[in-house]
Amino acid sequence: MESQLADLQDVSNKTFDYVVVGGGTAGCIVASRLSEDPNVIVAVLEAGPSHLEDPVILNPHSFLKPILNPEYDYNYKTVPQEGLDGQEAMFVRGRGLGGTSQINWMIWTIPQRDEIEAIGKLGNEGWTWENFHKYQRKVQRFYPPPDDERQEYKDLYNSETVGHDGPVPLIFSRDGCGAETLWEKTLGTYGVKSVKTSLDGDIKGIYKNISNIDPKTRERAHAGITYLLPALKRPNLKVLTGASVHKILTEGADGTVAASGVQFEHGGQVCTVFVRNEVVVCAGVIKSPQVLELSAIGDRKILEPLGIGVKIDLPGVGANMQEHVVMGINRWKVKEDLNIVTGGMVDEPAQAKKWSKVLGLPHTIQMVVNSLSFVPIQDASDRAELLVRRQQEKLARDAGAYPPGLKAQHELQLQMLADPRVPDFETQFFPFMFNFFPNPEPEKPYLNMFPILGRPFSRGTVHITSADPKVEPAIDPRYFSEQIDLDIMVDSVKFIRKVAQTEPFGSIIEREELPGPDVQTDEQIYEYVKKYSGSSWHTCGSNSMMPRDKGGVVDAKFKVHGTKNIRVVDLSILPLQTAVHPQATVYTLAEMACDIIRGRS
Ligand SMILES: Cc1cc2nc3c(=O)[nH]c(=O)nc-3n(C[C@H](O)[C@H](O)[C@H](O)COP(=O)(O)OP(=O)(O)OC[C@H]3O[C@@H](n4cnc5c(N)ncnc54)[C@H](O)[C@@H]3O)c2cc1C
Repeated sequence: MESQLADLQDVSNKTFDYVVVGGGTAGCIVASRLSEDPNVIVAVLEAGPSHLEDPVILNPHSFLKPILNPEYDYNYKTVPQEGLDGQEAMFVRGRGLGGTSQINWMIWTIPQRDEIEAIGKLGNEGWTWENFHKYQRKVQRFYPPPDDERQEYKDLYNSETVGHDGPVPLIFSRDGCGAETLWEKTLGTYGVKSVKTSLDGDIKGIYKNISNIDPKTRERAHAGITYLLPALKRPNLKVLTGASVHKILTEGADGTVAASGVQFEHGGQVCTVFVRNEVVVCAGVIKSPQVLELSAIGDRKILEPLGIGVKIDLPGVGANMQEHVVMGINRWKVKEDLNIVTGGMVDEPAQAKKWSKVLGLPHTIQMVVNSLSFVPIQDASDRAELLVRRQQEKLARDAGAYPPGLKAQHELQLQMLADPRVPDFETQFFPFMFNFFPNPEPEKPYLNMFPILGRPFSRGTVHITSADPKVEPAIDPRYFSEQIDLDIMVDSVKFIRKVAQTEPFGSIIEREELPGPDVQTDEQIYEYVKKYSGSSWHTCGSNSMMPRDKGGVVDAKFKVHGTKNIRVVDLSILPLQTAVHPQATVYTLAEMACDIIRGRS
């Protein structure tokens, strides 16, 4: 595989029809689809290494290993967050062919149909549920569970509506720790029932996770493997790793700015590649705004003080950033001798083998995330109406001070918040520990539940602080800068706590470890949430797709406003956060973009 990658001389000073900046999740899809046409030549510049044959990446069960390891993770930090008591949050991002899909947790979730329609209502033609679903199906190669398990799963997918021929294999994550069914039954008593077809756009409820794992090899099927690898042998595709893009070289003025090439660094050498048709920026939510800003496309107020002469004054670049805040952590010590087997108990291969035997499993026990639920606040909080009303009043009062476009976004978010069909937060069931939280007693059973805020009202920024491309941009998500985000998180923690004390789940709990007995009053829970929250790394919006007068950066055809041939295709274009995990959305939007670029849409 490595031998199929390009050398510097294959790319430097050469001219390509398309230059793709970043070989991450979206970049691999763009490279693969554009190079299907043998009449065009495509170059990909990826800053990281390849990792295409790396077992740490390919083994789904080593999915926590790349985190904080600089070989795989950029390991950024946010600026100190007032909403988190002044703490900096860790900010994980993958590097390599496949980008963050190389190191993510392989959860495959599709947004609520209302969320996709809301993106259309912001002025983006093509963002209808039907169109989105059509492209999502193009990505999917859904494998029904094996015959002996099909009865258990028969109501959880619809063979007619899932895709069967796409590049990404999808399977149910079948192994559980033994406690998920109890959690599911208990949540059901609060109105959160099993979701029948989680890939069909109605996500309220609890469901067994679907993962992008190849059932034949049992390996992670990330974008580098599923899209890029089969295309690598094409003579019209050149993929250069270790190539960090500095900026796009442009000609012309606002309205007619045209890319003529891309400047990048490789092995300490600054080089240029030229482009005939288009530059497609796929460097992700942090680096795509950086590449635009270094190319003199961005907010005049940010660029001029750094000595960058502005080509397109586009204040939306690096603004409107939205993040799923995650609260780590609700944690319980589970009663022993119930055959509930959690991550810490099977960390050692010998232990994993032992437990597989005890439980009569045909394979070694595996611990991945396999139970998700998406919950509307109406099911979880007795002050849901009050929260909606307060936010409506705030919007009516302060709207004049909002940046362009934000009022329209908040109105759409409020409609969804008030709708009991549309979930507002997630509870993620973790049958294992993280190495960045203290593990109190090794080899004992612990369960964790993470609440994740679905559609934050807070908005953050990511901007360069220097004209030097080696200086990392300042990431400021401004967590909890809108009080309602904190209120929803607090209510979700209280909800999870209440469910955990309810039968039948309650009977397996020995004690609550976190937040713990000292955190009881509302005031204490608010403080706890601020201390223990952080990023779930689902960040979007920093190059939002919206009309220019609404503060948008790209139009509905993914083209940067004011340019003739520069597009952004990655999660940074999503103008409104959706409540689900975003990788499936990235695959979908990249497929949509490729058809537009190829004139097929
Ligand atoms: C730890 C973790 C777990 C996650 N788990 C899930 C999950 O289970 N399910 C889910 O749906 N989502 C998950 N996500 C989120 C999801 O994986 C990402 O949102 C998605 O992969 C982002 O895709 P992207 O194409 O926008 O960016 P990326 O995949 O990050 O791609 C950006 C690429 O650009 C490259 N690049 C950056 N700057 C430059 C430059 N200057 N020059 C050249 N190349 C550059 C990078 O190296 C990278 O390869 C997770 C994220 C993290 C961090």
